[in-house]
Amino acid sequence: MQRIVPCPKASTPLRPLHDRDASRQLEQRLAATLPPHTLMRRAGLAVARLAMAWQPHAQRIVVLAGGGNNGGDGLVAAARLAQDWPERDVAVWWLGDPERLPDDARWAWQHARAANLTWLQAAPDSPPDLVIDALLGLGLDRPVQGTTLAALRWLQACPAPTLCVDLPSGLDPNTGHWWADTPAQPVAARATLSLLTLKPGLFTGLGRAVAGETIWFDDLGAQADPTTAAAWLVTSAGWPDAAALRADHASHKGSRGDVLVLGGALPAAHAGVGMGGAALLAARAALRAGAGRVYVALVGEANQIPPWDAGQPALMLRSAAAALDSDLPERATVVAGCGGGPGMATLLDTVLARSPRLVLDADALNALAGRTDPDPLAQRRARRWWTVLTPHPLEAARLLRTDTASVQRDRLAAARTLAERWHAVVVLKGSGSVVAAPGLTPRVVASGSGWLATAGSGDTLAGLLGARLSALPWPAPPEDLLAAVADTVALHGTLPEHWPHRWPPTASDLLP
Ligand SMILES: NC(=O)C1=CN([C@@H]2O[C@H](COP(=O)(O)OP(=O)(O)OC[C@H]3O[C@@H](n4cnc5c(N)ncnc54)[C@H](OP(=O)(O)O)[C@@H]3O)[C@@H](O)[C@H]2O)[C@@H](O)CC1
Ligand SMILES: Nc1ncnc2c1ncn2[C@@H]1O[C@H](COP(=O)(O)OP(=O)(O)O)[C@@H](O)[C@H]1O
Repeated sequence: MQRIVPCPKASTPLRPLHDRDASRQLEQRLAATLPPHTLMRRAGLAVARLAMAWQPHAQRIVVLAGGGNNGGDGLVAAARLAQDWPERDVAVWWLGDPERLPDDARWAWQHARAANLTWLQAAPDSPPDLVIDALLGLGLDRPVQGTTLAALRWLQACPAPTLCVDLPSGLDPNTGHWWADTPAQPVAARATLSLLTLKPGLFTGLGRAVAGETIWFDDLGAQADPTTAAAWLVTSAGWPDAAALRADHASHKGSRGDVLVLGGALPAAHAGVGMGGAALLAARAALRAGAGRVYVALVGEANQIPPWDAGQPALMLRSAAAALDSDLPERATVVAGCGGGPGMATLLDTVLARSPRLVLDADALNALAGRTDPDPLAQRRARRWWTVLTPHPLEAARLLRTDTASVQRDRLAAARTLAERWHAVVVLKGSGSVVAAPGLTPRVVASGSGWLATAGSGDTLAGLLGARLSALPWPAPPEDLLAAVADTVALHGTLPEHWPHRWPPTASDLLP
């Protein structure tokens, strides 16, 4: 059994994520070679052990079990807890129908009936010390209904610590969609033990909100085939390597890569609304991450450009017009859009045509979404130039001509479609950012938390990506570009972890 999140320091950087079909195929293949009920026996044992390791003092334990094999895992765990810890009071609230049980679950039910368990017909009168959630798992693919929904409502509102078996009940294994008409966020502490495979839905969409702070994984002794993975989970970041930069005695600022941040509309250029801070946040992040020289091109007239950034005087400020009148668009990695406002629409063509390394964020994405020509990035693809798009769900919806709910409903599919549509590496931001590139298996980033839900944290990410691309050897195979982008998103997700105060960080706290 391994902890997946919070990610241990020496963790495997990439893990395969298998969806419902791939998990079921693996289960069937194994079941054909193992003695009957082996996987369920192992699953129940793993759940019982983790339950007692996590809540060793729990006296009253309630196992909420559904009528499928997820419930079967719960019943085996209940019997095991009663056997190994006979002084505990283990009760089962089972919603199954003896006439309609799958084979494994029938065996588990019979096994549990022979154990020293209390059988409940309804929710317990008072909250127990621990709940084991084995109501719904891999089988859920439609809205939860009937008595199962009533039980799920109780579970979501129950103040007892809860260990979820395989998946939190109500969560879609493939997408992280929440299938129930009840709040997704539980009121109590939670942990989830994923069995046999790790599922993508645990890490994106509502997965992290529902699964609890800790996600564990037990492969039940099986090795899932990585070629059938729906995505790869990125659990740690390997960049920047500050020690390697220090040891690079032969380097100079010109060898470290240049970044040009193009954005930050000044109030006079944008109807009195200033967004210069967005460009400065991106530029500061790029500089902090090791870019040799960072230029900031603000959207406004030359006489409106501030002479310097007092917080980071090493940044070189100029107007967008001055920057475009130089060789910076060709020479530097261009990060376009951060706070750029509607003015980005007129600047977009220039960077698309001139900048081989390009990150498009915020207003540059809105400008792209507003284009009516069929394929504005086709030429870039033909030249094998790098384009990275970093939409949040609303920007992604604009690029896909759909709505935010549809994007969030299946984030992996949305990111894959965007990557194919725009011939670009796409970072679909939000909880469980998805990084996709045409023809490659996408990556889901495990780092990140609600502390990133603050204005400007996306600008910081755009700047980090600029620095990363400027440090990447050119040309690079598409796999390397995808890996570098995902690694940078993973790094961004870890930034709040270093924040020591009791109040949450602001975007400028992340990279001062
Ligand atoms: N494959 C693996 O990796 C391994 C799988 N294992 C375990 O098996 C689990 C998968 O078991 P599964 O296939 O039996 O599905 P499961 O989640 O119990 O759901 C079916 C039950 O839920 C019910 N139900 C469904 N939807 C509903 C709704 N909307 N609203 C209400 N009810 C609904 C459905 O009712 P029915 O549709 O029959 O009326 C049926 O009773 C998996 O998560 C893991 O724990 C491990 O033991 C070994 C490795
Ligand atoms: N709840 C969350 N969990 C994980 N990451 C988050 C969460 N909320 C925001 N983020 C991350 O913070 C960043 C926000 O980006 P964005 O919405 O573009 O902000 P802004 O435009 O203000 O800079 C993205 O990288 C996103 O993935």
